[in-house]
Amino acid sequence: MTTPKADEPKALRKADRRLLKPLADLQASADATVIQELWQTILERRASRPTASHSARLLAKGRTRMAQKLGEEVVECAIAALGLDRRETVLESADVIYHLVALWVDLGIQPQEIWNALTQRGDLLDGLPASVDASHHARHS
Ligand SMILES: N=c1c2ncn([C@@H]3O[C@H](COP(=O)(O)OP(=O)(O)OP(=O)(O)O)[C@@H](O)[C@H]3O)c2ncn1[C@@H]1O[C@H](COP(=O)(O)O)[C@@H](O)[C@H]1O
Repeated sequence: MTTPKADEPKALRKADRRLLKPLADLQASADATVIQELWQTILERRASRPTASHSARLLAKGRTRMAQKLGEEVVECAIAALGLDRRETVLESADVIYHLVALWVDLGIQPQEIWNALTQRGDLLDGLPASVDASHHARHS
């Protein structure tokens, strides 16, 4: 991962601008609505258990198998990323998110709890001196 230059900690770096550019062409919303709706759909599938539902079958396998599946998808995503396969990384990322959201449903976790955790983390970092901020990023990158 490239380290942001010291004089532009918050500015959009060139690589990030390149990443964001294709978003203008996408149909899906660029906010968390798609994840919220996925969570809601999986929750409904758990209750109604349609035979054709992948989610209903996944949840029926139990938490251990679900956690295992999430781990497998994460590894597949990492392998795609290391192979610089951009398209495969996108597809595997979607699989990771799907299996992660299914696990939230199983554990009774609402997406809002994750958004809160992420927001609080950001607020925390905003309040830290730049040197502490940089060491945090170094530890987590
Ligand atoms: N977003 C997803 C989604 N992402 C991934 N997957 C499934 O997860 C699978 C990826 O894992 P695998 O290939 O290992 O699947 P598998 O062959 O079932 O593997 P095993 O569990 O048998 O090991 C894909 O083949 C998909 O079937 C998904 N299945 C459903 N959704 C969405 O979930 C919602 C509810 O779908 P249903 O529950 O199918 O009605 C809908 O909005 C769907 O679009």
